Amino acid sequence: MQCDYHNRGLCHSCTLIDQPYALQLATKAAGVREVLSQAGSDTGALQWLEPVASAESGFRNKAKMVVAGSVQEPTLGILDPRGRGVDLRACPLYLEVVGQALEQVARFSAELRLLPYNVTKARGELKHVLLTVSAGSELMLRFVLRSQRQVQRIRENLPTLQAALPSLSVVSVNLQREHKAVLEGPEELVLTEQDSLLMQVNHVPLRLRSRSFFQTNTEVAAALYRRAADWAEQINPSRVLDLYCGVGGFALHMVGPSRSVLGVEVSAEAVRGAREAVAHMGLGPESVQFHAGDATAWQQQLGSASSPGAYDDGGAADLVVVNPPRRGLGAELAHRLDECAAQDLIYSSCNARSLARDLANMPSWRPVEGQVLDMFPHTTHYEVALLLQRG
Ligand SMILES: C[S@@+](CC[C@H](N)C(=O)[O-])C[C@H]1O[C@@H](n2cnc3c(N)ncnc32)[C@H](O)[C@@H]1O
Repeated sequence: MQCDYHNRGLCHSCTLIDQPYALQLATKAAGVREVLSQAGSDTGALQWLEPVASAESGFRNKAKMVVAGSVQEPTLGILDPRGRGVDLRACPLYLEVVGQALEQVARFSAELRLLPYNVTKARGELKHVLLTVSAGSELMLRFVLRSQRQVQRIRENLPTLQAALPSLSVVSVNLQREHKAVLEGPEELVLTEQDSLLMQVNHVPLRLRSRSFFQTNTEVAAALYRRAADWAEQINPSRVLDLYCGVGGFALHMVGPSRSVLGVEVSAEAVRGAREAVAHMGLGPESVQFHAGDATAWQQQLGSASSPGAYDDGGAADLVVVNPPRRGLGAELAHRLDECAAQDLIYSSCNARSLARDLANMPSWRPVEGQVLDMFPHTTHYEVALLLQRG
């Protein structure tokens, strides 16, 4: 991929961009294998499947832009080491529609004279612009503001922006009142009638609300869910427990006849989206359910080999899927998984180091098949999916 911002030294985010893509992919896959084996994981029986490649450009479904510059000419991108804005609205990682939308958002911001937030002076209103695009090119836009002062003006002028961007379905304002380096705050005001974006992935109509997690690369996420669904088909479990389920990507790909699937996720907003997808798919509670809660606190649902009576209908899950944040599962949940009644486990991770730590706390599980999926080309990041069985 050629990137003008990189070539001009304006952006250094894509640290591997100068390597041929095939080499990036092979190096990442080798790196994951090495971390797992160096950490002492029992990888003797592990068969690695071909890594999943991504498109080299136009693959990112979300843009998280820092707003800087002036009222008349806002920059949407990053800050340089001196705190000045670097405009990256034509970044080739994004789908073309994202670049076009950012262009219109910058124009809208200038017309409304929204003052970009200045980190050094702690002055201004507009901090970030967050944009997500669905596979059908529908857009969800979030303005991150310091206060409520400009909300009414944005609301009143929204028709102008919607006229320029007909695919703009969801618009919200997030309030990040504090002067600290975090992307968004806890308050979200939705300005449009529609409050969620339809993210069709394979045959599953996922519903994404403003603050719910969604995998960055829709095409590779589709491959990840297909991989997990293929494993589930081979196992043919009666009960699946999907911990850290987000808006239900894994769970909803595993629904099947004579099977009950339960998803657990801490974000109530994501669970709401998952339940909407269930309704949209015409599925009943006997088939799939979602609960808002902490994954570790839900560990009782796993049952144990000696007393497997903890799942909703009196039996334990026989397949567990986990897809935790970068920090991993932690010792408590890993120990519980080690002792539970399930015979199969799928672990999808974006961090081989925390994965290796968790595996060390689950000595009764043995990885048997694995795949590296390149969610993040040109960077050192990746996703790795493992199928584990009892050792
Ligand atoms: C890597 S994302 C995976 C989401 C989902 N599996 C997917 O494919 O989109 C991790 C998810 O874990 C959720 N999460 C974080 N901490 C949690 C916790 N303690 N208990 C349950 N879910 C949690 C996050 O909100 C996020 O949705």
